Amino acid sequence: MAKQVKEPLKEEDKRKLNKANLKNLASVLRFMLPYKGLFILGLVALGLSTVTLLAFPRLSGELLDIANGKPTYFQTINQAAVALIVILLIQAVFSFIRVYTFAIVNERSMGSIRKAIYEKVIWLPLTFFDNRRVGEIMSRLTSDISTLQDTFSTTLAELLRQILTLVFGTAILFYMTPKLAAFMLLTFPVLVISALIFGKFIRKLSGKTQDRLAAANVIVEESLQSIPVVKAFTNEAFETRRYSNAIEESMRIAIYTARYRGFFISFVIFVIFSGIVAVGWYGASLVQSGETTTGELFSFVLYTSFIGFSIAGLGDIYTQLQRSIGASERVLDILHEKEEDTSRTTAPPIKLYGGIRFNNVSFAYPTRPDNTVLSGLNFEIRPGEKVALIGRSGSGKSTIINLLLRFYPLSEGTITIDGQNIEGLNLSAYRQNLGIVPQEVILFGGTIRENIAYGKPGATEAEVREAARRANALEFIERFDDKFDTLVGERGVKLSGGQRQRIAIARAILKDPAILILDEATSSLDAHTEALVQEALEKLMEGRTTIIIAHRLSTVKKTDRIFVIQDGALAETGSHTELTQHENGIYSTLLKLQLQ
Ligand SMILES: Nc1ncnc2c1ncn2[C@@H]1O[C@H](COP(=O)(O)OP(=O)(O)OP(=O)(O)O)[C@@H](O)[C@H]1O
Repeated sequence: MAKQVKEPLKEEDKRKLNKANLKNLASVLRFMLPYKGLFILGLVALGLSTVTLLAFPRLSGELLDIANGKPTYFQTINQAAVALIVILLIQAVFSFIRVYTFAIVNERSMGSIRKAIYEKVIWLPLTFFDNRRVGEIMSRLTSDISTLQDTFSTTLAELLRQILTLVFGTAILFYMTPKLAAFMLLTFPVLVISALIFGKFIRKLSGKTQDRLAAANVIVEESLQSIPVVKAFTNEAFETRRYSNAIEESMRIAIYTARYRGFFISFVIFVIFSGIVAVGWYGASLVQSGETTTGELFSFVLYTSFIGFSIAGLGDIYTQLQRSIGASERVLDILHEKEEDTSRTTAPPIKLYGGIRFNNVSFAYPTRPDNTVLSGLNFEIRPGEKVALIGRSGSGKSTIINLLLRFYPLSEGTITIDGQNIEGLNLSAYRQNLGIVPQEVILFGGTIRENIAYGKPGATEAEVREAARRANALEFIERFDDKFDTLVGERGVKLSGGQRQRIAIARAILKDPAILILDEATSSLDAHTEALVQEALEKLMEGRTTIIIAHRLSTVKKTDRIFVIQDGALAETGSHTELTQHENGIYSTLLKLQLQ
């Protein structure tokens, strides 16, 4: 917790500790329910260790009183010292139980939240990801959970400990030295509250300085990241001026803040110590008049410092609670997201043959509802047919694939496969029938074997090997020292583009889908690798309905039909030979401009 409380709370993290917000925090607490027994044990240990420790100041005072010949509970110094050690030992045992049980509860429940969020997120539809950056989701899983973890492991325990110290400590003071306690109660709270208010004002000012500094840092980041642009426009002097203005401003605010900070620090030192002098003066006069013993005065000072630390700690706890309410809100937002309807239910496999029909399909992405990408698109692909999608960049080719994969709901129209509306089919069972070889193949950071088997989890060694062979990948895999156990590196960086493509083909072969989607790579490979990849792809396409987003003439020529997409609709269809006969047709034009 210590590292967290030092940072000022960001404006967006500030939350009121009202009923609704605390309810949010409590509903995250439900992840702790399975461990409530342990948690209660921890709480009891915490309570006992706090209360036990509260005997410490009194017994320390007792030491002095015995020395002065005014014992209350014990006769000798030795007895009192032994009692003190026993108290400390008991306290140590309770503390251990508290820390250990809280850690177990905390780690387990936070682990459950992490797993729940990840499981939730991975099942969410693509629309969710269109609206959020990956970094944002990552921070839900990392920093927000850490904040909650801090709260549940430390803050709640601290809160309880400090409240107990405050209540019991004050009660003991009033029982032991009522006059002195009353005198202190009249002075200290006033001092503490005024220091708190002043402190808040100073923190606000420091926050402003930080903001200014952050703004100045943005200038550094922006300009250094686009250094070629700065130089090309000869704007070095301009950027220097911009940065120096920003720094001047942050310096001005920092110095302005320093004036108040200086005043604050001297105020706190003066006022707090004056308070101590006042109480000390009154305490000493009580000792002088024989109303209080030296030991009681000593105990009083110790109790007061315990209570003082508790009050000071409450401010940090408040900040941390605000922070964790923000975190719990964001975590709950994700946990309450609507999932894809049928995705998680298990359903018997569906066997499709791959006769695809788009009936009057219109579509706009949910994030940009005004931008109609497809409007009234109609086409039919027979089972086993190979079709190339051609069109200018942004014409909607990938969108057609996205809709076929049911990544987004249609705005209008239907897509049927073998006569069945795809929206009526169980999502997972349906997607089992589709295989995709993407343009940019990104592998997972495991072994080659794991990456191929991704197409069919649980595939046998022989199946993986056969898929690799048919994908023309076996030859290069065998050349690696570790063969199928070769690690591909994060995102597959240790393999070349052509090798990654063949792994992706092997993966698709293993999946054995009825419908195959190929997003042809735009980057070209060397002639030999290209031939190997092409050959593997042809084997993969055999007997499957294939839709290719094609970028090469050689690929397009081999397909049965070409669909030219323009303005979200089908502009031309036909084979390469048919379409090239229209001299001024869209295909002929594209052919001249793009494909060759
Ligand atoms: N996730 C998305 N959210 C919002 N709009 C999108 C999204 N993906 C694509 N679009 C928009 O939909 C239109 C069609 O894009 P699409 O990716 O289907 O084109 P494309 O023909 O595949 O292009 P390219 O050949 O450049 O890949 C574009 O105007 C694009 O800006």
